[in-house]
Amino acid sequence: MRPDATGRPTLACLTIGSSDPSGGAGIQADVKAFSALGTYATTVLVGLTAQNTTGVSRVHDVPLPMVAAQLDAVLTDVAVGAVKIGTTWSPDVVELVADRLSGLAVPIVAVPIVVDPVLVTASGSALGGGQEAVTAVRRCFLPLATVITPNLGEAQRLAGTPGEDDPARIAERLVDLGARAVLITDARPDTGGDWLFDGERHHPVPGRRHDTHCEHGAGCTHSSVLAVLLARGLDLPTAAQLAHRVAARAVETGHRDVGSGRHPVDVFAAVRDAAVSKQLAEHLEGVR
Ligand SMILES: Nc1ncnc2c1ncn2[C@@H]1O[C@H](COP(=O)(O)OP(=O)(O)O)[C@@H](O)[C@H]1O
Ligand SMILES: Cc1ncc(COP(=O)(O)O)c(N)n1
Repeated sequence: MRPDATGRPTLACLTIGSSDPSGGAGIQADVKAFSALGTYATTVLVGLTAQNTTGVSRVHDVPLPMVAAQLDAVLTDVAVGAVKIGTTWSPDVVELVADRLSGLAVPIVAVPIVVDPVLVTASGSALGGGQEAVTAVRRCFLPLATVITPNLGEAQRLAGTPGEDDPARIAERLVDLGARAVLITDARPDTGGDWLFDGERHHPVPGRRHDTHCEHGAGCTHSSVLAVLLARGLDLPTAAQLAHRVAARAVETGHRDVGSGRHPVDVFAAVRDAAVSKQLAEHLEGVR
């Protein structure tokens, strides 16, 4: 393998999800996040959306055989070091993806799989399909994922605990339902920050909310960064802290002049930030 600028072999990551033509979220956000962290991005598209910073107007499924062919094309040729799964609103796609990933030649425990179960976008549009999709995600993705990264509302819906606001209790319920680890993003809307339950211990991830209205793509960016950091060999609590740091900075430095709704995050500005890049370098020095 050809080494990258740091002397490490190329790390290829795979994102499985849907397109956002306005460029802030979905597959487009994932490719930017992978690239910003110096990894090689591969993509399997399962759906198209028509959306912008103000909302989603239409969605369209990629035909199932075409999803299968994309998965086969990537997985039979490129040794991926991490997989991030984003928006998959069709139960058939959820089943197909879980089936293909379970059959990876490399034992699945060796390849971190981060599932970001997108049910509602930052602009407030429903994107996750109906109850059937939620059931399929529970059954197929919870046991497959190294970690799932729902936001508070998504976690409540997946856990079936609509009135519960305590992230610790929701995360425990999701582990009872089969998840290995749960990282609830924006878990405390009043203060900001995330909440990690690794299946045994709770790890609050402290944070501060930025009022820039640049949250379009924050979740996609966060889960993609997390996948890369896990692939690089960081432990889950450390990766969760760093992924939040990058996502929060990407919100703070977001593209305020792009779009008229929830503006897009800027992951490149986030990793250029001196404090963030120093922290990333400290943790990534000497790892694979
Ligand atoms: N306004 C904000 N200020 C700082 N960090 C934020 C803000 N909004 C989201 N984040 C962070 O971005 C990441 C993604 O969170 P979230 O927005 O909940 O994802 P989603 O897009 O799935 O709802 C988390 O680490 C969260 O703490
Ligand atoms: C195709 C697609 N996938 C995911 C999201 C969620 O975006 P966010 O990161 O803002 O939650 C989105 N808006 N569009």
